[in-house]
Amino acid sequence: MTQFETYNQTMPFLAVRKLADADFPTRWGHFRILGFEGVVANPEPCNDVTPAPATRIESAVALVMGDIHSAPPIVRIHSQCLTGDVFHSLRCDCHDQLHLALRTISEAGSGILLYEQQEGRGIGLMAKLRAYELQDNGRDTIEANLELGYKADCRHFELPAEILKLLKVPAVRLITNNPEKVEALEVAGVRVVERLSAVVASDPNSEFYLQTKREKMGHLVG
Ligand SMILES: Nc1nc2c(ncn2[C@@H]2O[C@H](COP(=O)(O)OP(=O)(O)OP(=O)(O)O)[C@@H](O)[C@H]2O)c(=O)[nH]1
Ligand SMILES: [Zn+2]
Repeated sequence: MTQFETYNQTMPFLAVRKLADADFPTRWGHFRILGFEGVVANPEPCNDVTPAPATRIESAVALVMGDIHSAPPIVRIHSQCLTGDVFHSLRCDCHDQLHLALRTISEAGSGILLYEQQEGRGIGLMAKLRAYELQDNGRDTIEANLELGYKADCRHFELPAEILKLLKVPAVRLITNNPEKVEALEVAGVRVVERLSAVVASDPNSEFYLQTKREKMGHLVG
């Protein structure tokens, strides 16, 4: 059974609201930058030591370019990766994927980049750095998460789905290699009419990371 078949929507949002909407010029062209906040009811705990609170507030940013309503727009759901997105780490493919998405939207003249603050697949920055240490000693990304007491992947994708609904976008062309994102949107009622590959040039430093995604997480990475 693949992750695509097993995705569960377990964390209903009590409320999602737009907090900000501003002009946003970038080297890829002109966007609007929107800030969103969602309140999750009964969030699942991500590790076996910290109990989950009754509710949790999550936030995400949307970069919106052009006309997103006359046809299903290109959409990228990007999970925060400080090390890749900001510092151009070669341990993962996040930086190149972020740029691929922005370039693709720019070339199309329209689209949405949803940037979710789910650092380290939701385990947080400090735990991700500790996971790096374990990977330096031979563990893969999943083994490292589990050894630290976390789930292999603590993310869920309800917030981006709810943001798309707020933006009145019922169908999308999604840039991803992760079938779970496709399934999550479909479960939440946003149709994925096309999946666009997010495969980027590989680097020797990220080979093991990509191999784990392909072999253990079902990602469509070549
Ligand atoms: N726990 C952990 N998270 C990592 C590590 N390297 C990158 N990440 C996080 O992984 C997330 C990106 O997930 P990926 O599995 O690379 O890709 P994806 O978003 O599921 O799928 P795509 O849409 O195809 O990019 C970001 O939140 C990164 O911070 C790592 O070594 N350990
Ligand atoms: Zn990364």
